[in-house]
Amino acid sequence: MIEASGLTKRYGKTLAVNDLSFSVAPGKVTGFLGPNGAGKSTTMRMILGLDNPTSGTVRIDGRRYQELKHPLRKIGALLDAKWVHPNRSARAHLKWMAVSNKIPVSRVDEVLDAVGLTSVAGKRAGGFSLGMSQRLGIAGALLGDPEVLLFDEPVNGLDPEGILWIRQFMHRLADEGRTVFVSSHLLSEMALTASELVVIGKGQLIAQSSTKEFVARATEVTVKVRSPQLDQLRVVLQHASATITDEDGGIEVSGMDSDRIGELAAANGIVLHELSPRTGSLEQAFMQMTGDAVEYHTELEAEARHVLEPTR
Ligand SMILES: Nc1ncnc2c1ncn2[C@@H]1O[C@H](COP(=O)(O)OP(=O)(O)OP(=O)(O)O)[C@@H](O)[C@H]1O
Repeated sequence: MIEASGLTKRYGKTLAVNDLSFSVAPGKVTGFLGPNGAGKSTTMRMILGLDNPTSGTVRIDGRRYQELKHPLRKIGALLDAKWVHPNRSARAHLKWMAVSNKIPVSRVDEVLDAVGLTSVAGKRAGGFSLGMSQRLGIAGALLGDPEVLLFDEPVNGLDPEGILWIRQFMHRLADEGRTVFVSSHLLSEMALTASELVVIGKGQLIAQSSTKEFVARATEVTVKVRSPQLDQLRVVLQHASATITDEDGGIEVSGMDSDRIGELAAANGIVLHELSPRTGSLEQAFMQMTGDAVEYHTELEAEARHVLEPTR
């Protein structure tokens, strides 16, 4: 469990993190989202004791990082995958980490196996691809068999296979009962990886909720309907105050859920060929919720926001 309370970090005039309170529970993957410069890395550094808060606290299972007796056995982190001596082999790098943190060296081969690097364990880490470096970074995070894991942008620059591997690996770690806190800019990937979210903007908390709730709250659910009696259905739905938009091969209905549409169709003897609720995407929800917290909008973002918020 990670618990931040009133966490604040000021760098000169910049308030990087501003009175931030949230908690990250075990047994789940929690995504940490925010626009560029929102304060995610600063928050992660404070969790790991690499930066001191200006005020407020962040605790790992009730203790500040500095109070942990064996920090690597409590919390593991992947912050920068390329943080490895390039001429050291993967195994030598992990052995050095294990020895300097009083972790049994026997653990090295276990974590190499867990991340699928056994066959290249003797090779120079400097020659590793980004995907292999990420795996080595994750192996390092797992070395102390910690209950809490932090990953900052673990899928950046990875190919689809690498991304899938990381997603499945995070789910496995959470299923083992660990606390998994992960930041990423790839929102479609986060929608698949994280069941919970902490969303920040300009250093402040915007939302903490399940991913499902976050998307449902910020976006409208519409229903795609196809019917051979579309004209008749249109009249029935409009009479019941639904909003209808024509689209290829059918209509999109808003302001009414799919159950009600199905009931009205049945009551009026109208055949339906399709009745599909459509929830918004995490991208849409994120832009809706963090719009005001983005300092510099690009033209593309402005255009997308215009499409998403046609009434404004
Ligand atoms: N060491 C530092 N000195 C001064 N300002 C800093 C320092 N570290 C971060 N900042 C500032 O604090 C704010 C938050 O930065 P941070 O890197 O934590 O954001 P982030 O959410 O991780 O961003 P990104 O997604 O772009 O990595 C930014 O305005 C940044 O310029």
